[in-house]
Amino acid sequence: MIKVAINGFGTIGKRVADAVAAQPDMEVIGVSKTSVSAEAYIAKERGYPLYIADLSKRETFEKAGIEVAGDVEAMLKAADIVVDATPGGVGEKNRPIYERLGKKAIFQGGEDHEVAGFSFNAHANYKEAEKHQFARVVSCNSTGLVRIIHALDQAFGVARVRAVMVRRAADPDDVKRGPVDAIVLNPATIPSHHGPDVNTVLPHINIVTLAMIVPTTFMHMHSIQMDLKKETTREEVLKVFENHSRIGLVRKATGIKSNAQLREYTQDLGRPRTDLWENGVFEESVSILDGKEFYCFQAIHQEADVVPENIDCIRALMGTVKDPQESIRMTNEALGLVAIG
Ligand SMILES: NC(=O)C1=CN([C@@H]2O[C@H](COP(=O)(O)OP(=O)(O)OC[C@H]3O[C@@H](n4cnc5c(N)ncnc54)[C@H](O)[C@@H]3O)[C@@H](O)[C@H]2O)C=CC1
Ligand SMILES: O=C(OP(=O)(O)O)[C@H](O)COP(=O)(O)O
Repeated sequence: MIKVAINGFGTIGKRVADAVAAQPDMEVIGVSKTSVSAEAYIAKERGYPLYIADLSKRETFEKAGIEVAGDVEAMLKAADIVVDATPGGVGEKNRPIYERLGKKAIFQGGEDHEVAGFSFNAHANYKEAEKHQFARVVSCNSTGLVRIIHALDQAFGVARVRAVMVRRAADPDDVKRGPVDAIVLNPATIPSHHGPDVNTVLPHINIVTLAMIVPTTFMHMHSIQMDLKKETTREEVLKVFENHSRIGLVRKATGIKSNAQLREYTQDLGRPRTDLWENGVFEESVSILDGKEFYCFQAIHQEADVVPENIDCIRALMGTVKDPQESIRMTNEALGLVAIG
């Protein structure tokens, strides 16, 4: 069993912990929090040993009825690998500790590529991970872009990509963030960070991205255009998506044309936390013009799509499963991830 520590038990960390616990070849040896919060009670409820960054806060946790297993360093020493899901920028500060203890570590998309020196996506570059101590799972939007670009690049070749990201403003529990009544260019300059981020995994792709933030909390929406190298048809492209285990199709017959209806759907499917782990490509939007011009809309659930990628990244860095397809199959099966559509 691979012993996994989750440093930072927030939006991403709590999902990764549950996903690790569901795998047949991994166990959660501990999760960390900095302060008492609802998530600390969830860690207790799940039975995950809870470690804290600052042991002087032990009494505060224990007064709240939450047992503390030790400090973060003790957790790291007990682990084979750590998933760092602390807020963006904190992972960089944690890296020297992982280096000192000789631990493998996975960082998230809020960190720069340079923090790990290797950026990861299971379908695109799984086999390259084994020689690395550190990896970074690219951000939620970049993960969604890499999946769809890589799939079409493998099938038809991709000459160039132009994509616009309509980003959710905040996660559902993030009550302090906005905007409440604005569309914010994020950034006003072009490109947004997503194109260069895609290039950390797929360096040969010609891509330019633009992004803006709208006042919603659930899912980003992408408008994507790609020029393909080979002529194809809409039916062929749909087949590629149907055969990809992490690209789902929002079928026309469902009548779903928004993030809100898609959320209701994942909720009704009984997905944990309503998570859409796969890309949600809108079937009706998939179009091929003049044989080589591809268009689509896709929804990306920001809290969820990076979770299975973190699980595959654990196996890829540990070198325990050499075949990416086998790891992806194991991860999907343990999560109950059967792509919609
Ligand atoms: N929320 C999202 O939509 C997505 C976030 N990411 C990335 O994942 C990372 C984590 O983001 P979230 O889960 O949203 O953050 P979050 O704020 O929900 O959770 C971070 C957790 O880390 C804990 N923490 C803070 N400082 C710490 C420290 N020094 N040591 C240990 N724990 C500490 C906090 O108590 C909290 O539980 C970031 O790099 C972010 O950019 C990536 C994809 C999507
Ligand atoms: O990784 C994300 O977005 P990104 O792919 O646009 O960088 C997550 O939605 C976190 O974004 P945030 O920086 O708005 O919290």
